[in-house]
Amino acid sequence: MGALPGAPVYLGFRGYVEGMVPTITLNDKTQIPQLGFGTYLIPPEQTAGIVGQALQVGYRHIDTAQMYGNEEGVGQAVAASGIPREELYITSKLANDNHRPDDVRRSFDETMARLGLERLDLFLMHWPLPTLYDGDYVSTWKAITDLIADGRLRTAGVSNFQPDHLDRIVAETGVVPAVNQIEAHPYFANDTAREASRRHGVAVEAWSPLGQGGAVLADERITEIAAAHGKTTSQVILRWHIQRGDIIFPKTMHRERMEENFALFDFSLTPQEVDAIGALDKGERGRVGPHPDTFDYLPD
Ligand SMILES: NC(=O)C1=CN([C@@H]2O[C@H](COP(=O)(O)OP(=O)(O)OC[C@H]3O[C@@H](n4cnc5c(N)ncnc54)[C@H](OP(=O)(O)O)[C@@H]3O)[C@@H](O)[C@H]2O)C=CC1
Ligand SMILES: O=C(O)C(=O)[C@@H](O)[C@H](O)C(=O)CO
Repeated sequence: MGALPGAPVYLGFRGYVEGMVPTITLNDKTQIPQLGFGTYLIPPEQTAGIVGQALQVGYRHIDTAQMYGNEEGVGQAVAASGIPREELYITSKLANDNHRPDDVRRSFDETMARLGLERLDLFLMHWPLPTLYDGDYVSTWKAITDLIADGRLRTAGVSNFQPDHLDRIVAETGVVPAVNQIEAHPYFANDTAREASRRHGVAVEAWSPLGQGGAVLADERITEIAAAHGKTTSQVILRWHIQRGDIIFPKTMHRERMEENFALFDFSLTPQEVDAIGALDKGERGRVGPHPDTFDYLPD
């Protein structure tokens, strides 16, 4: 397997040698690798090849979604890899047009068929869609959590949930999500949603951890910090997320960047450097994605 030069051998997410990908224990006592691989905008026909390379590099946690149209390619890469299933952590997400409880169950079955898996590690409500479905994301949440009872889903979570969305599902169902996958990167720390998640004991997954490869990669302060460590700005940003305790899955189509983004565990930022990167937060101006209170996209 294509281990990084000089990197310790990766043993799979239930067994690491020191220095490799840490795991986070979720509120349902399951474990998730803190670093994974994202697949948004990876074209379906290229997904098996790209995800296959990520698995060769050492990634064991893959983030996909019904709306990405590439679950089948993820499943093909997993099958072709020969990696034991228990060493992999696979996440998918409910599409915005599948919020009705019957559609949750039907589309979950379809996801499992596309992935070719017997069991999914994590399934998320992709967006709360508070302006659609009469604002009823609570029944959707209940239907997702019901999937655990039939043994094919291990962990249920949400994505893009604002504090009031989290408060509501917990109050009305008593079931706390294990994770909340939200936009977060140095220019948009998203501390409001992050702190609400932490208050409920919900682990934070930071999506677009590199700000979708935008201006933050050329930020002057991050460039200085990267030079001090002999690392790239991408590595410094990803390491910042790791030290904040968030779960991340940067996406790339390029093998050399897969390797770069995986080499995060042979250096540490100082507390002052972590704070300096945190100070780059631009608040709402820093968002690169849609606002969860108003996002109402439905796939064709
Ligand atoms: N729940 C949700 O609503 C959302 C979830 N996500 C999830 O989070 C994942 C990550 O977020 P994503 O939006 O993809 O954005 P990222 O922050 O991961 O950035 C990806 C972009 O950065 C570039 N890039 C990656 N690594 C490097 C590097 N080392 N140096 C320079 N450029 C680099 C990539 O280019 P290239 O590919 O050409 O290398 C790509 O353009 C997604 O893939 C998806 O799984 C994302 C958005 C929303
Ligand atoms: O990537 C995702 O997971 C997303 O939900 C978003 O990118 C979203 O689909 C979007 O921004 C569409 O404009």
